[in-house]
Amino acid sequence: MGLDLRIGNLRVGYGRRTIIEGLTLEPVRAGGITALVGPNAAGKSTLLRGLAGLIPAQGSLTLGGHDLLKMELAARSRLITFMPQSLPQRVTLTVLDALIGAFKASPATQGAVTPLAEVRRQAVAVLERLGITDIALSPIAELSGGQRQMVALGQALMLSPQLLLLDEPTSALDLRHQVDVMATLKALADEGLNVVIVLHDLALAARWARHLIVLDHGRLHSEGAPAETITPAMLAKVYAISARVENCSRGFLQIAVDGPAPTGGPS
Ligand SMILES: Nc1ncnc2c1ncn2[C@@H]1O[C@H](COP(=O)(O)OP(=O)(O)OP(=O)(O)O)[C@@H](O)[C@H]1O
Repeated sequence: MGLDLRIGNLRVGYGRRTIIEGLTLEPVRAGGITALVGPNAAGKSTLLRGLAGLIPAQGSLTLGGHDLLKMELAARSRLITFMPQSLPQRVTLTVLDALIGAFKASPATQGAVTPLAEVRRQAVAVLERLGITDIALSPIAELSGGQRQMVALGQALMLSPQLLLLDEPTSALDLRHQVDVMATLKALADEGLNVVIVLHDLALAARWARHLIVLDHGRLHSEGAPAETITPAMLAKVYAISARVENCSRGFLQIAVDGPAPTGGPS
């Protein structure tokens, strides 16, 4: 069920500037949410762009045994969908048309003839899954930031990928919509989708992800289950904060930040 992603000795960068260097991970398994975390400028978005094929990568990169680095962009786009941080522009398209447009414009669907009625049916199903049918006919220009983020997620879901890469999909959402989106992604993962999400909210990552990858300065700091990776030592080293990590009564991790980590100068 689902395709596992394997990353070995991966380098991703911009021209000669290397951002991700020598990254080797445990197999990123389908069927659960993997959260990619780390401080600002750690290289999280760069890694997702490299995985999606939007910028060059070198090393070893396979999805379900397919060598992604040897694949044409169109073939790779049929397997992988990337939702960037940037939200849909303030265009005059309605939400429904924006979802249909995302399907038609993708390299993944070029050359295929899918009847418009079928694409429309799919778009309505995605809107229902995300609980946003009420804004189906609203112009995107009139939506709030959070609503536009839901539309961006809907556009990504239109392409039915094997690997879904999401760059901070909950950053503009209120608490209820965060839960709804994470629950929807968890349900998709349970159906066999491989879901990799960049998240800044470590409590959200701990609650919903099966596996965490902690990046620091373009390198792997640690990976594993949330309870193994979110520790005071990791928070001090990677985020430079002093924090306590506790279990709430429901068994979920809670992070209480006390302040900046002591700099540890000479005593
Ligand atoms: N288009 C680009 N060209 C050159 N360097 C870039 C480009 N985009 C990002 N970088 C650099 O790559 C490094 C990692 O940036 P990236 O956006 O991947 O980090 P991030 O972990 O996603 O950060 P954030 O949490 O702030 O979104 C940064 O030093 C940044 O300046």
